[in-house]
Amino acid sequence: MTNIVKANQLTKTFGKVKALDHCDLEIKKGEIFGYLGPSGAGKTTTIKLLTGQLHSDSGEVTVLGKDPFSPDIKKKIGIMSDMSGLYEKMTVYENLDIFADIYGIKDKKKKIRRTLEAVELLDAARKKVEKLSRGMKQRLVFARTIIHEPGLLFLDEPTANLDPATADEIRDLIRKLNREGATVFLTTHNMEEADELCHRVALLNRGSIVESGSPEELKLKYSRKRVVITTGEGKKEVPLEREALLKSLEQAGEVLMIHSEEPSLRDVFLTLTKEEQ
Ligand SMILES: Nc1ncnc2c1ncn2[C@@H]1O[C@H](COP(=O)(O)OP(=O)(O)OP(=O)(O)O)[C@@H](O)[C@H]1O
Repeated sequence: MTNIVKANQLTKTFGKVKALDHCDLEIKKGEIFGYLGPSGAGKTTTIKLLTGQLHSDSGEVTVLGKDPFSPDIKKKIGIMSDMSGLYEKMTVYENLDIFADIYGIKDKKKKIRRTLEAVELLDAARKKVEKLSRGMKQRLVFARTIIHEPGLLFLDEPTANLDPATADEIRDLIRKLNREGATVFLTTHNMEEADELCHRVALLNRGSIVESGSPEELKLKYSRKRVVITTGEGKKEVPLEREALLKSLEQAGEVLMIHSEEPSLRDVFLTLTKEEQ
C-alpha cells in the first residue's frame, strides 16, 4: 500500500519542552490510523506539523508525496480540530457556503447539499448555529472538514466531550468516509474507540512513539498469555501453554468455562505509558 503520510525523525521543541522527539510515521492509503497518547504527549503538535501549520525543528515530512507547506496540499486534506470557527449567528448553510467559497468549489449548491446530507444536517440547513445541539455542531464541523472532498482527513479528538450516542454517530461517519476512500489520521483518548475504528495505531508518550501496530497485534503482544478455567470449585489461572493447560483440565472437575485473559488496548496503553514515566 502507498504511504500517504510519511514522517522521518520529526522533532519539535517549544522552549524547554520537547513536544516531539524523532518521530517516524507512515500512514497508508485507505487506513484509519489512530494516534494515541496521554495529554501533552505531542498529538496536536504532530497534526500541526503534518498539515503545514507548524515548522519542525528537524526531520522530514511528506503528505500526499509533497511538503505539507506546498500550496495545493490544503485543498486535498481536511483538518478537524475543535468547534471554534463556527459562525454562531449564521445558519448551517451559510457556514458551509463560506467554506465552499474559500475552497473555490464549483457547483457549490449541489456540494453543500450533498455534504449536509452526508452528515445528516439537511433538515437543519436554515437553522442558526447558536441553536444547534453540541452533536449537531460537531457534525457541522465535520461537514466543513469534508466539503471539498479531501482524500486525507486529520481528526483531532473528534468525539471529545460528546455524549455516547453522538460519539457513535461521529464514528459511523468516520467509517462511512473511510469506506468511500478517505484515509483518516485520528487522535483520541478513547481506547475503545481506537480499538473499534482503527486499522493501525501508534502510542505516543512524551513526544516519542513507544509502540505501533494493529490493535489486535498489540493486544496479542501484551497478552499475559494466561487462561482462566472455571469449575464448580472456583477459578484457576494457568499459562496458555499446551502441557500446563492439558494437565489443569485433567485435574479439574467439571469445567464450566474457559477464557483467555486478553488485555484491552487500554491495558496496553496504561502499561506502556506507565513504563515510560
Ligand atoms: N505553542 C506552544 N507553545 C509552548 N508549548 C507548547 C505549544 N504547543 C504545545 N506545547 C507543549 O508541547 C507538548 C505537547 O503538546 P500537544 O498539544 O501536542 O499535546 P497533545 O498530545 O495534543 O495533548 P492533548 O491530548 O491534551 O491535546 C505539551 O507539553 C504542550 O504544553
